[in-house]
Amino acid sequence: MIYTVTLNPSVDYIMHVSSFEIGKTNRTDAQDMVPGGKGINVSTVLDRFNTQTTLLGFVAGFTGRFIEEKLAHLDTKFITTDGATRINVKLKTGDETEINGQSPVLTEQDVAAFEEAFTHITAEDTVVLCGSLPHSLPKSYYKTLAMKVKEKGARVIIDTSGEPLLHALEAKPTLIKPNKAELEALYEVETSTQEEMEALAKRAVQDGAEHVLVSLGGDGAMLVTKDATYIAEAPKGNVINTVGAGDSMVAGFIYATAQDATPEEILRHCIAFGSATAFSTELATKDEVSALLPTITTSRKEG
Ligand SMILES: Nc1ncnc2c1ncn2[C@@H]1O[C@H](COP(=O)(O)OP(=O)(O)OP(=O)(O)O)[C@@H](O)[C@H]1O
Ligand SMILES: O=P(O)(O)OC[C@@]1(O)O[C@H](CO)[C@@H](O)[C@@H]1O
Repeated sequence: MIYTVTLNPSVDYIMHVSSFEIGKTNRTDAQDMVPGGKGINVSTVLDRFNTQTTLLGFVAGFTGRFIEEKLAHLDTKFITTDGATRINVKLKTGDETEINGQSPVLTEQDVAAFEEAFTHITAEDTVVLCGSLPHSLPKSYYKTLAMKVKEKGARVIIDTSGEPLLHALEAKPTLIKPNKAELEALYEVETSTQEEMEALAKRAVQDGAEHVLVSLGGDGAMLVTKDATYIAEAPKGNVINTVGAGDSMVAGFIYATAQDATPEEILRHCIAFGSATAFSTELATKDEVSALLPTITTSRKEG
């Protein structure tokens, strides 16, 4: 079983505004509302590849009900809390600007109800811990959850940033997926070359991650393991909406590893999943990924 955890889900309010001016009344050309949050996006993409997941996390209020309604086709086991799930604004003005809201406050009872699901994890399972932490939880909370998963002998994948990621590395996750800025922030180092970035990714491998997938937006991605570094460029295309591109890569990793793919094949899938999302109005579909896969090549560097 694959579990995705979204502790801080969202309704993503995507607003297309062709002429935007700060300090003025602006009007949209088009808008859309979709369930958001990184774990939810991973599950949505995997569902399109006939890969079943169970979705864990918290929902609240009218926005929480919207998320549950829209995800009725998936196996959601969210805990309902007081307050309202946040609305994250994704402003498309030619540039992409995001304003992400805050989580409702979680009580000890909410957290205990959520953690009950972790007692059912078995060694065959994969647990994907994604996104920001609600403020009411400690920065070490992903590490706490990751340790519970590892105690069961299951795999844990972590896509978060900053202090929560630093703590979580101690649980020796199968995969972390920082983007360039997140990897630099993790070690408080700026990089200006591919070699410097690779060195930081190797440091994350030494610190406990089995695979470090560094996503580089339009420049592609780098996959670093203890044995080698794999690099691939992203395909060129018309970028429409990159929200969830990183989450789609995580879905690509899970999908490819389930087929016992080589690291090169895994990276090709990660890029195809990510770029297919970047090139469409919403998350990647199977057809979009299949069209991109043959266009992606990888290179390998030892050590
Ligand atoms: N401009 C682009 N052109 C082609 N592919 C892109 C572009 N932007 C993103 N991608 C694809 O999506 C992947 C992930 O992108 P990115 O590094 O922006 O992730 P991220 O910062 O985690 O995104 P998010 O948090 O919005 O999910 C890239 O590795 C690439 O495959
Ligand atoms: O605020 P967080 O939890 O870091 O990120 C939340 C979020 O930006 O991530 C997804 C895209 O990756 C969106 O669906 C969602 O709005």
